[in-house]
Amino acid sequence: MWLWRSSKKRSFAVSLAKYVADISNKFTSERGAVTVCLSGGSLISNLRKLLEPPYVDSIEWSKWHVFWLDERVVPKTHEDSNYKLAYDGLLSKVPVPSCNVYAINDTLSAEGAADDYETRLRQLVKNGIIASSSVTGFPKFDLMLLGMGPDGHVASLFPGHPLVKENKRWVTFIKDSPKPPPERITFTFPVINSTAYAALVVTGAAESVAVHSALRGTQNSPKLPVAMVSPEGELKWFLDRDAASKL
Ligand SMILES: O=C1O[C@H](COP(=O)(O)O)[C@@H](O)[C@H](O)[C@H]1O
Repeated sequence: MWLWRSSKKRSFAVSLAKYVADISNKFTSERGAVTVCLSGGSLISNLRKLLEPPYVDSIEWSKWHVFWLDERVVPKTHEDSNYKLAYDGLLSKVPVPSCNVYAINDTLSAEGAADDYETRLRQLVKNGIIASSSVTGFPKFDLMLLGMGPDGHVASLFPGHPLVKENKRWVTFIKDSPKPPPERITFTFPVINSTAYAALVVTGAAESVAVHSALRGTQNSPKLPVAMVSPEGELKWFLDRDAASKL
C-alpha cells in the first residue's frame, strides 16, 4: 500500500493526474485499451488537472472505456447522477468515444439496472474489453478511482450494510442508502478487490477520522468499508492535508 499526502491542494491534484496518465499510458500501449472506473462525489473535481497539459495531451482518450463503481438510480440529467457529474466535469471535455462510456440504463428499477449493468460487464469480459482475474474469476478492471465518504463508505457500500458481504454478484443494488438518494447500484467488493490498480482519493477534514481508522485502527476498531479495499493489484491512497490530519 502506498500513501501520498499533500500539503498543497495543487500538488495533490497534479500527483493524481500524473498517476492516472501513467496507468492509462501503460495499458493503452500494452493492450490498446484501458478500463477506468469512476466514483461520484469529490473525485471528479479532484481529477481536474487531467484536463490540463501535459496530461490532457498525453492520454489516449480514444482508448478509454469508462465505467462507474456506483451510480444513483436517477435520470442521467439529474443533479444526483454520477454520470452527469463525470460528463459535465470530465467526459464532455475529452475525446472519449461515447460508445466507450458505460452509463447505467436509467429507465430501469434499481434491481433491473444492476442486472443490466452486470450483464453488460459479462459481455465485455467475453469480448476481451474487460480483463478477467485468474485469481478470483471476477472482472479485473485496469484502474478504479474510489472516493470515500466521512462514514468510510466506498462506492455505495456503507458501514454495517449487508451488501458489504455480497460475494457472488458483480453488481448489486441498494434501496435504503443512508446517504441520499436511497436507490443506487454498486460494484461489490469481489469486483473492487480484483482490480489491477486502485486509488483511494480522499479530501477534507470530515473524512480524517475514517482515514485514521482505516490506516491506523486497531484490530478492535470496527472495519469500515474503506478498510475492506484490498485489491489483488496495487492500492494507492491520495490524501490532502485535511484528510491526513489525524494520521
Ligand atoms: O455517494 C457517494 O459518495 C462517495 C463519496 O463521495 P465524496 O463526495 O465524499 O467524495 C462517492 O465515492 C460515491 O461514488 C458516491 O456515490
